[in-house]
Parts: sequence; C-alpha cells; structure tokens
Amino acid sequence: MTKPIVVTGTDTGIGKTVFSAGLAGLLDGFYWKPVQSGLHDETDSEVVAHLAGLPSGRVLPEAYRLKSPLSPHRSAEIDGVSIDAADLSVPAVLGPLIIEGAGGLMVPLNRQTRFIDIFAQWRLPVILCARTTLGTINHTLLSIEALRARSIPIIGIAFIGEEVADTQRTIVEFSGVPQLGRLPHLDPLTGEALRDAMIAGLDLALITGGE
Ligand SMILES: Nc1ncnc2c1ncn2[C@@H]1O[C@H](COP(=O)(O)OP(=O)(O)OP(=O)(O)O)[C@@H](O)[C@H]1O
Ligand SMILES: C[C@H](N)[C@H](N)CCCCCC(=O)O
Ligand SMILES: [Mg+2]
Repeated sequence: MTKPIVVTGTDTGIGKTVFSAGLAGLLDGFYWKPVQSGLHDETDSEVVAHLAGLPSGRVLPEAYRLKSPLSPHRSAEIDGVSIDAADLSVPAVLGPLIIEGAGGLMVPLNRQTRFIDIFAQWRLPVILCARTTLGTINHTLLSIEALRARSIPIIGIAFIGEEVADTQRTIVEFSGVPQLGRLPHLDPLTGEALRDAMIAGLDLALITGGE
C-alpha cells in the first residue's frame, strides 16, 4: 500500500493546503493536518474537505487545534497547551494519506521540536511545495539541504504559481530533485478547477511511484 506522503513547503501561505486538497482528491485518499494554528478563518482541514470533495471521514481530526494564527509553538503557549511531539504518531488508514505541516520545515512545535524533527522521525517521503516567484530559489534550495541533512526522502518539488521557467530549471539543476509539475494560480479556485489543473500540471506517476 502507498506510504503516507508529507506535504511541506518553503514557507507559510504558499499553497500547501490547496495542493494537498488536489492530491488527496486525485488519489481518493485521506488528509491529516496534525497541528492547526488559527481557528478564526476556515481551517486547512475545512478547506481540504470542500476542495477535495472527499467522502466524510477522510479528513482526519487534528491532534492539536490552536486558536491564534501564529507559529504553533507560540499559539500553543498562548492557549496554555503543550505540544507533545510523541502524540504526533501517524494515523493508520486504509488508503493514501496526505499529511500537511504548518508553514515551512523549521517551524517549531514547542521550544525543543520543529516540524522537520518529527518528519525525520517518521521517515516518510515528502513533497516540497515551492512558489515560483522571486526569492524561491534560495528558500527551496535551503529546504532541500535541510531535508537531505536528515536523510528525509524527497519525492520531488511541486511548483505553485505561474511558470517561471528559468527559476524552476535552476532549482532542479542545483538540487537534482525532480520537478513533479506545477499548479497554477486558479481563479476561481473550485474543486473542479483544482482537479483539472492537478491532472494537467502534475505527474501523478512520479508521486505515486507508478502504483
Ligand atoms: N493554486 C492556487 N490557486 C489559487 N489560490 C491559491 C492557490 N494556492 C493557494 N492559494 C491561496 O493562497 C492562500 C494560501 O494558500 P494555502 O492556505 O494553501 O497555504 P499554505 O501553504 O497551506 O499555508 P499554511 O502554512 O498556513 O498551511 C489561500 O488563500 C489559498 O486559497
Ligand atoms: C498561522 C499560519 N497560517 C501557519 N498555520 C503557521 C505558520 C508559522 C510560520 C512560522 C515562521 O516561520 O515564522
Ligand atoms: Mg496550509
């Protein structure tokens, strides 16, 4: 059976949730956001539930739901909650599971542990979402170095945004990490448009290893 896939990114707000929704929908899988910080607007799980069109029960409950839209370590402190990294064991489900972190790899869960530390413990393959806009070469290559330093397997890079051919090429050439494709900015962003754009823009066989 397909291993769970971790969807991470070079930063917060770059489109991990939208990409995760597209992927979970295409794979007819499950989605899990272990730590949600920010409960005022639609949560990532709610966005995925409506965009991916998954049957109910395929969006697993978060392990931590924190009120403030801040780094989880700080949001937890404000709520008087202590995030125990040992609580974040990957749920067993019958099907492909997409797991989304919060922000980028070095985002802290508490004063000792960052997302990248639990990803290293899990040893699950990751997809790195990256913007195509200026500044992304640096963020993406640094993220890849950090993953490699911990022997975290990288499935590939999913670019998000309009095509910037030289930027994408430069990242792939310097890193040697495969490009899985690109999800453009969608307006309007609907479940149907997302599904079509994922099929047109992403190489699903590279993601699933041809399964
Ligand atoms: N492909 C896209 N087309 C249109 N809008 C998008 C796309 N990707 C992301 N967005 C929009 O950009 C904003 C940030 O995206 P998203 O919530 O997916 O970021 P994120 O990386 O998951 O952030 P976080 O670190 O908070 O989890 C949202 O308003 C989302 O609707
Ligand atoms: C609140 C936001 N949407 C994310 N859930 C958390 C992003 C944390 C980023 C921390 C940082 O890198 O400075
Ligand atoms: Mg998100």
